Amino acid sequence: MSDIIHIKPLTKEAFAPFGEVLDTDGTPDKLINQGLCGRYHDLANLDFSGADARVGISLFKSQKRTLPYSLEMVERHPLGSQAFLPMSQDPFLVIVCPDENGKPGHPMAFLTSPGQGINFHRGTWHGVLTPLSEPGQFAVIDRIGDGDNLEEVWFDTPYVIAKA
Ligand SMILES: NC(=O)N[C@@H](O)C(=O)O
Ligand code: NI
Repeated sequence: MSDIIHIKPLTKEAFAPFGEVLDTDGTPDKLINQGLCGRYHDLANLDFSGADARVGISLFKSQKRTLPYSLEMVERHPLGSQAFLPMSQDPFLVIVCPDENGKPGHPMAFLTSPGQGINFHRGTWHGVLTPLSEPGQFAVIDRIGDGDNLEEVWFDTPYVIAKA
């Protein structure tokens, strides 16, 4: 039986080694549209490589998961970053692992605050999109292009992801 991973609140600091947290906390970088709109500018490090690679926006509509959640697999995208931007105010689960010599280390689980999005850096080990509410609709910004941009590791024994 693998460890139980307790979910922590997502913070920019804790997530920094893995990617960026996107939110509209605090003062916007710029007021636009006659002062009626705050622009929170250039929040994520979008990074894509490989011939003919380009950035794309896709929509994901995912079934929700329930807690405790059985984490059977993590993946990474060696050729590009991947951003999950929720199209609702529902918090969702974000799971990452440090890299240990090309393999995923011990998983960490975070719960987003309402409206927060995330961007995984290229090569970050992560759990797949994991909504906890439906309709589980997200805008996903990631790499479109040829080449193998998906590496999966299936755990011999799933980890249990649970509320703290
Ligand atoms: N496969 C796919 O497009 N999505 C995954 O990369 C994911 O992280 O959900
Ligand atoms: Ni992914």
